[in-house]
Amino acid sequence: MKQKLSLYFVMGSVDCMKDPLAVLDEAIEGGITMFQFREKGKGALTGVAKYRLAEKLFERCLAHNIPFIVNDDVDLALALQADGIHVGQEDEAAERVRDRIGNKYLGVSVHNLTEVKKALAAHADYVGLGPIFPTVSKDDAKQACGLTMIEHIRAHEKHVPLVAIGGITEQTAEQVIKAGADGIAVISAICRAEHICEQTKRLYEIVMRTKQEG
Ligand SMILES: Nc1nc(C(F)(F)F)ncc1COP(=O)(O)OP(=O)(O)O
Ligand SMILES: [Mg+2]
Repeated sequence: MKQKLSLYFVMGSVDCMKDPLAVLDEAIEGGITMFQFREKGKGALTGVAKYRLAEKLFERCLAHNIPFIVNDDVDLALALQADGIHVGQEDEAAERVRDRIGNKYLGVSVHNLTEVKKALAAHADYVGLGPIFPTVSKDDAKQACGLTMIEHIRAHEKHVPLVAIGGITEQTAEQVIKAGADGIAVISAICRAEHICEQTKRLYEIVMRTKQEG
């Protein structure tokens, strides 16, 4: 799990400046290790259009053996036979989601140590901690918790697979891993890059080098 969390690309059509399939193809070429389909916000696709895009993105991930995770929508995850689902504190309760999805990956958003312990009690496979820094990708994001929350959680839960999210860039990725995250989750750092493949490669190299340094 920890290896898969290294460079976790989160995306929906709303985040893309061009065809989401082209964006994902370039990000896969650049070395992402996990993908989350997060179709929400102003102008997000719904219904059949959302399903069709998810299907095509999933095909790309399958072809490259990259875990495909669906955000929020458990029904969609089950209908697609996705590799997993990611839910937040306001989504369907993690315990209930675990019952519905069997042994697929279950990710839970957390903002503090209490929520980490609750997620582990619900048999989550990983936690997504954030926003670490202010984010442009989530209009109802909570206050940024900073690197100290990563350090605090890691000090109390040494082994929990933890990916950090929220405003993480090429400039801050190293300190996020050094603080104790097993990986970084990014939306705009990849979606808004001039050259998506090259940007992804740089993020990948920073994360893997910093993880190896221990
Ligand atoms: N989508 C997410 N992915 C992660 C990841 F694990 F990838 F780091 N962490 C946190 C979130 C936030 O999840 P949530 O709080 O439900 O808000 P939203 O549904 O708007 O994303
Ligand atoms: Mg959610």
